[in-house]
Amino acid sequence: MLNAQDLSPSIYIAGHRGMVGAALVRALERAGYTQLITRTHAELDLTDQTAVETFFADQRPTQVYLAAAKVGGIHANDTYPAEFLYQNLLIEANIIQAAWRHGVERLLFLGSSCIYPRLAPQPMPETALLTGPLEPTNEAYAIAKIAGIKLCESYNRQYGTDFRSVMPTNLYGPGDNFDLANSHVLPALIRKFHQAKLDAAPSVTVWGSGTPRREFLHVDDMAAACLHVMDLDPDTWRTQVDPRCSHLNVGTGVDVTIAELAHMVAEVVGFQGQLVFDPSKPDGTPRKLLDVTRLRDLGWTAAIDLTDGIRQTYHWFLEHQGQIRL
Ligand SMILES: NC(=O)c1ccc[n+]([C@@H]2O[C@H](COP(=O)([O-])OP(=O)(O)OC[C@H]3O[C@@H](n4cnc5c(N)ncnc54)[C@H](OP(=O)(O)O)[C@@H]3O)[C@@H](O)[C@H]2O)c1
Ligand SMILES: C[C@@H]1O[C@H](OP(=O)(O)OP(=O)(O)OC[C@H]2O[C@@H](n3cnc4c(=O)[nH]c(N)nc43)[C@H](O)[C@@H]2O)[C@@H](O)[C@H](O)[C@@H]1O
Repeated sequence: MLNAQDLSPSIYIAGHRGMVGAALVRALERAGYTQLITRTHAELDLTDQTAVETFFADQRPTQVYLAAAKVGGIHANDTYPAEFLYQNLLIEANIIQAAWRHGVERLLFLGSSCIYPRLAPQPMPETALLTGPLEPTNEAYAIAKIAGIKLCESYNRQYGTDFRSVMPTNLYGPGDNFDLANSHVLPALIRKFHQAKLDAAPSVTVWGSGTPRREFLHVDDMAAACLHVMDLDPDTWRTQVDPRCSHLNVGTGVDVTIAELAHMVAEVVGFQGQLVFDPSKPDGTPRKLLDVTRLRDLGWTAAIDLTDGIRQTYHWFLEHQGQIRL
């Protein structure tokens, strides 16, 4: 007689200690999945093909969430393009190859909204992929992510696998990276305004002009979207997610200027000084709002309001001062 544990798929979450990976573990546990497989970076370096192959041969997971990657904000991407391209190509290629060789039934690859052309029509539909030049500051990372989409698509076409891709917009939330040089804008602003409040500083410097627009999705919404896409039956995926653009945008469908975001974060943190914009820092893509109608038509929309999400993230930041990535 099979018990519930026998029927529950064994699920490998690659990058489980990261912001998205940790949110995926929370969501999967809440959904009642019990056979979760994880390995830390120290236990399994995903750029090591032999180690990844050995791990998959040994563990033989039923499903894989590919949330491991070298990740960073505009400065990190602009500064370390070789690392972003090399490491992310190796991670995705090693996992996708091993997943095929060892019979993984379903895999979800996480890309990024930076895969679209710098000046793509807004909001950006999935069909905008490969229709124009990329944003220079994160071109290396974008090419790695586009390769990940094409790996999934190619393995599905040649080997009949069920490897799916989602393209998240800018994410934030508990477990984010708050390092001032290499993080994304929202956690960086939380940390800057928090420190300025403690120091009674007269102003906080915001990079760039403040005019670029960005869309921000809370990581718990992202995890919910990942489970929703993973649970779509194969026929729905094959018929409704056209094989020619085998990925789905995941976002809120709403964006704000960086200046508006800065004012929102300052208000949540309680900083009352001035904002100083530093035009010597890059703005990056002027706008990258995702068209999220396809995922909406497949039954999922974001739930967490940006102001509430920033407030929750700031409280998490305050409660985890000793443990967070600074
Ligand atoms: N954050 C965003 O705004 C955003 C937006 C769009 C898409 N995404 C995508 O979402 C996914 C997760 O991003 P995230 O924000 O959760 O990033 P994150 O917090 O930096 O987590 C990435 C995880 O991958 C692990 N990792 C990196 N290189 C590894 C390696 N060679 N071997 C084993 N593990 C490795 C990291 O472990 P260590 O820290 O121990 O190295 C970390 O646990 C990524 O695919 C990213 O491209 C993120
Ligand atoms: C989702 C990620 O988007 C990333 O692009 P992108 O949104 O410009 O990355 P962010 O680093 O979030 O920057 C977004 C905007 O915020 C401005 N900004 C203002 N102050 C700050 C600050 O203190 N720190 C940071 N980091 N930005 C700041 C930054 O100049 C840029 O215009 C890509 O580089 C990644 O590859 C990934 O795709």
